[in-house]
Amino acid sequence: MSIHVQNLTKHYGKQKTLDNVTFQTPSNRIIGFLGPNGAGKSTTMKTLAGILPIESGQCRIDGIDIQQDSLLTKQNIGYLPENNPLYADLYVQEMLEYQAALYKLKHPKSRIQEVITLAGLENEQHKKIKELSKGYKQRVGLACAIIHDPRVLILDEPTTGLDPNQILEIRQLIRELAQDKTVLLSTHLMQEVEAICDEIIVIHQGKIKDQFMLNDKAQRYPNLSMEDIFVLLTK
Ligand SMILES: Nc1ncnc2c1ncn2[C@@H]1O[C@H](COP(=O)(O)OP(=O)(O)OP(=O)(O)O)[C@@H](O)[C@H]1O
Repeated sequence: MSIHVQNLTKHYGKQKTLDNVTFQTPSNRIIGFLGPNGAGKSTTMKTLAGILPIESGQCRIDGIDIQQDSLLTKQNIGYLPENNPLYADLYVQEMLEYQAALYKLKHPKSRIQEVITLAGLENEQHKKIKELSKGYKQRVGLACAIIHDPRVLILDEPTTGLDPNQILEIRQLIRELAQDKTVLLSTHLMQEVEAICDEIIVIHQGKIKDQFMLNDKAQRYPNLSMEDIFVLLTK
């Protein structure tokens, strides 16, 4: 499903956090959403996920305005928030049952088993969330985000705080989950972008600085690494 964001503007008090943010991207791409701390990535993602109300501007998922049909668009969006808030005292199964109930799934049991397999949680499914390693907590967060089989995934820093092995595992999982989805993923890891993204969007001080396909990087920014490009666009 495509994502269209048009002239999204948002203030927190007097601070203009998003300043006419505009971008669009077609279906089935992994888009790396990059920017320094405080650039406005999470604010944009929360707005797209329908968690923050739109102050001005428009967001469309597959052509549908998220304000006009918020229930329908929420059915199509899976969201993994930054810091992955989970209920630590719940068992993995219970957390997924809760999530399935929120989405009023018709066949929760079979879907829960499906996402446990998809997220590689088979061996950990009988543990409490607080007993899991950070990497497995992240898998639970991803399983929650995909429980309703959304076509768009919004992942806010999904690999932050993980060790290098877990980062590789979660990246691989995102790649697998992304096969029939559009994924908007924020990260501060430039290798991550090169490893899994098709397209890059850079935001700085609430403004979109550039959007390009990773394949076009060498032509657009000759001899520059992703890090160089990041610094160039955000200093
Ligand atoms: N609830 C809030 N109230 C006031 N200001 C906020 C709130 N949420 C975010 N901000 C401010 O809005 C700006 C953008 O924040 P946002 O979290 O969107 O940035 P980000 O690009 O996701 O940063 P990070 O990489 O650190 O997660 C920051 O200056 C932040 O302090």
